[in-house]
Amino acid sequence: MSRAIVLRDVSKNYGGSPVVRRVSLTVEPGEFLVLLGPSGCGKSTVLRMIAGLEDITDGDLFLDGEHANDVPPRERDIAMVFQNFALYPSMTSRENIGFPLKLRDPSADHDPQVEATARMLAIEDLLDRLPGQLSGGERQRVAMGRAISRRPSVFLLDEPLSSLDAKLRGHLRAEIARLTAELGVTTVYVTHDQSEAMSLGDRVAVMRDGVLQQVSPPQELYARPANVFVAAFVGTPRINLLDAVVHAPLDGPMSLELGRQRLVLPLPLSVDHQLLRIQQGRPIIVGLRSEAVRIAPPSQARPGEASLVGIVEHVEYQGHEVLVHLDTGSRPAVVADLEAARPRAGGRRGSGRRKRGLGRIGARAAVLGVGRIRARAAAFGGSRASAEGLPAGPAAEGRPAADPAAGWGRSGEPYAARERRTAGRSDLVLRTGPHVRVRAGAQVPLLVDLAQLYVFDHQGTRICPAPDALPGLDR
Ligand SMILES: Nc1ncnc2c1ncn2[C@@H]1O[C@H](COP(=O)(O)OP(=O)(O)OP(=O)(O)O)[C@@H](O)[C@H]1O
Repeated sequence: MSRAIVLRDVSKNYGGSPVVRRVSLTVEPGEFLVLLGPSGCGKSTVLRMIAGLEDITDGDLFLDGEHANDVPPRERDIAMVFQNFALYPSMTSRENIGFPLKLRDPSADHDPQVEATARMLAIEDLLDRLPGQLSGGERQRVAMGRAISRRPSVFLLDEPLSSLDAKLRGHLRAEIARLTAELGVTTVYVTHDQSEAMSLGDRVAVMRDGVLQQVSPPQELYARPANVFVAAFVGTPRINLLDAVVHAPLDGPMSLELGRQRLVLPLPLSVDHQLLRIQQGRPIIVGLRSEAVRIAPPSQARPGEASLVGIVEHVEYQGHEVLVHLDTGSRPAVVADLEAARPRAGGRRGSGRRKRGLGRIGARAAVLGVGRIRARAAAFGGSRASAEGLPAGPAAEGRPAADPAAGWGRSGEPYAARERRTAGRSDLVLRTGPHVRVRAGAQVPLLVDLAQLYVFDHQGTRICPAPDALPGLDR
């Protein structure tokens, strides 16, 4: 049996500080829902409130339609597995897995059920070993066995794989997917790892700073992120996010100004692109996934593609594909909470409580030398490069300038001054086939597929493609 879980406007405060803010969420019976977000955003707290291990400060929890805020944990028929799930060290795997069954009925023979559970997890050979004789992955499997042996109706997993190495993680990930599907049990899985979330979840709920940002199937999360935070949190390599300004003259083509270059929007303007006109002069963020840009001259442009040029900074061969890091003279947008949220290369995160904040950006920052900036600006046809970097000065053409010292705050916050990442010169990463031959330092022509253009407004909300709910929009 599996159960429905409903959270309605659920909040949690610790000592007066809110850590979960009015979360409303429905998990259908048998569904696999992943809670995804950076360290410290409140994912585990939500899970612990469902399990009954934390009181709910405000709002309601329903299990199968019944109000459950005050139902004691042991009466919820919920099993939970943590990152470092403790097994009883003096009990064999068989005894550990059978322990919850024994608690329920001390006199019955639980061996058949323990062995059936062990078969599901392929750990029959480990049943007579003590935890000290098991590897980390084997221990975690026994821990899962202990959690599922009594066939709970809800399975809660809190980063169960994060202490394991990458290969084992991938393997156990597939096993968890198979196991929960086989059991048909409602599962809520917490992780900060977007690839884990995207590969496991029927739906993924993205949280930031205690607030639910979006709940969608993985494909939709990737294709139609509700805001710039979600766009940047899902997908590898991370979406390219560039500060931009809409340029919409009455007598010429509409374009998006990206530093010293412009993306000219193709005519006839699509409905989504027409709607950008109202952003004229306002700072926006342009989002381009790495697959939206290719290396090719303007003569090869397909309908809907716009040209840019870039200088190759770095080429990353990945076997089946190549990531080309480019400097296009634009300004990467900084999204608060993201830098600490997703280690870019293989790093393991520590406790969110220790690692929150944007301090690392400042620590990494290094300002480009003015001479080098001038040289680069010249490559893009610019002549007025300043120590600020490469962006064009829109104010010089009578338009309000994007605040060069500003970053993008949490949704609802205005355009707030933040530390700016300046360490890397590359502002755009594109993904291409393994046979491309480009060298660092070369200037290359680029074509951008504007059907894959994302635009986010000054509060980080996606405005292109326009939200489906836009009233009166004939799409
Ligand atoms: N018992 C507690 N007392 C006070 N503050 C707490 C307590 N438990 C959690 N917090 C705080 O609540 C916030 C959310 O914590 P939570 O563990 O839910 O985040 P998380 O998204 O699961 O992060 P992580 O992945 O790092 O565990 C954090 O700022 C944390 O410091």
